[in-house]
This record gives sequence, structure tokens and C-alpha cells, in this order.
Amino acid sequence: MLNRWRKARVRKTATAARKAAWQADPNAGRRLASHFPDSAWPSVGTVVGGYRPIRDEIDPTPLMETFFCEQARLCLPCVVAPDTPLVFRAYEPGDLLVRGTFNVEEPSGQSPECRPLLILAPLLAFDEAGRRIGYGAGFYDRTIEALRRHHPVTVIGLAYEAQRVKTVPVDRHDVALDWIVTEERAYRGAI
Ligand SMILES: Nc1nc2c(c(=O)[nH]1)N(C=O)[C@@H](CNc1ccc(C(=O)N[C@@H](CCC(=O)O)C(=O)O)cc1)CN2
Ligand SMILES: Nc1ncnc2c1ncn2[C@@H]1O[C@H](COP(=O)(O)OP(=O)(O)OP(=O)(O)O)[C@@H](O)[C@H]1O
Repeated sequence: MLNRWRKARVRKTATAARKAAWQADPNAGRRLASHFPDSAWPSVGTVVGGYRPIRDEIDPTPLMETFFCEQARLCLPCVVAPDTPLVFRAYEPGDLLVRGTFNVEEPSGQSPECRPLLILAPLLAFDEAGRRIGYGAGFYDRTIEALRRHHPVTVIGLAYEAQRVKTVPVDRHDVALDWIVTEERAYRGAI
């Protein structure tokens, strides 16, 4: 219960910090590729789960396009139902998308389902240990847990430097990030 209150407080501060960072530099996403860790860089054919930015999330599009040019396969998350893992569906830059739940752009139901090996996760706040906080629906935690039952998955949070906090409150279900990449640098999270 105390953690719920703590998380709400962190969300509030981080929402304001992210908004200010986006307003100051909406194109910061262009700098993500130069800090992306070599060890996590996708090989030819690696399935990468990205996202379509909403509100003032850092824009992963330039990074995803770089991966696509290097022949990674891309996919995007689709909300199926509350309290249920997200489903990733194949996507190529330029594909027509539909508006899903929460007004996020998603591939249509005709697009084949994928199981990403590398996930680029949006977030509200992170800390240096790789802890992440999102909008509070638990979608990414559930999805990563479900995917990891099949194969190892590397999860990289993308954020503005301004979204870093000293410590993110954690619950048992929270999945730690392997790395966080910002417009300025990368942080090695869960080891
Ligand atoms: N760009 C992006 N895509 C994403 C996510 C995300 O965080 N960012 N998701 C991450 O899970 C999933 C979609 N889930 C989402 C969950 C909540 C909200 C959201 O805006 N929540 C509102 C409250 C909405 C309401 O209750 O009506 C909020 O936080 O203000 C957005 C997306 C999959 N795709
Ligand atoms: N693997 C899981 N299994 C069952 N419930 C889960 C799981 N992961 C998260 N939840 C539930 O989801 C709710 C939201 O979790 P939390 O506050 O950590 O969300 P978040 O990490 O901010 O959201 P998101 O992952 O969507 O960005 C919690 O009530 C939690 O109990």
C-alpha cells in the first residue's frame, strides 16, 4: 500500500520532468542510437519490439529505423485486454497502423504475431539499478514475464535523462531493465 503511494508520487514528478524534457528537445530520440550498447545491438533477423510514442515519450522511431535498415525485424505491442500480456505484431516503417486501446497506434489484427528477443520499453521513471515505472497498468511486467517463459528477452528502457530518479519503488512483480538508454548515455541495469 505504501509502495502504491510512493509509485504515484514518482509518476507525478516524472510526468512533469518528461514533459519539460520533450518540450525542450522533441527530437532527442535521434541521439539514442549513438548510446545504444553494442552488446545488445540486434543481429540480422533479430525480432525487436519497439513502440509508437505517445504524449511526450522519447521517440524511438530513428532507432527502430536504424535497426530495420540493418535487417532486424520490427514489431509493435498491441493491447489485448486489461491485466493481460501485450501481443506483439510485425511492423515495417510506413505500414498502416490502427488506433488501439488508450489511442496508441498498433498493427492491425491481420499482422502476424511475433515474440521479440529485444524489447524497447517506454517508461515514466527509471533508476540506475534498472528499475522502471510505467503508467501503472502492469502491461510490460506481465508481457516480459510471459515471453521469458519461452526464451531469454533483453529489455532496454528508453527515456530522457530527466526521467531518472534516485530510487524507483519496487514490488515483487516488477521486472528490472537490462539497460536504460537516454539521449545522453546508457545505464547498465539488471545484471
Ligand atoms: N508508446 C507506448 N505504447 C504502449 C505503451 C506505452 O506505455 N507507451 N504501453 C504500456 O503499457 C501499452 C499500452 N498501455 C497503455 C496504458 C496506459 C496508458 C495511459 O495513457 N494511461 C493513462 C490513464 C488512462 C485511463 O485510465 O484512461 C495515464 O497514465 O494517464 C497508455 C498506454 C502498449 N503500448
Ligand atoms: N507479472 C504480473 N502478474 C500479475 N500481476 C502483475 C504482474 N505485473 C504487474 N502486475 C500488476 O499490475 C499492476 C500495475 O503494476 P505497476 O504499478 O508495477 O505498473 P507499471 O510497471 O507502472 O506499468 P507498466 O508495466 O504497464 O508500464 C499491479 O497491480 C500489479 O499487481
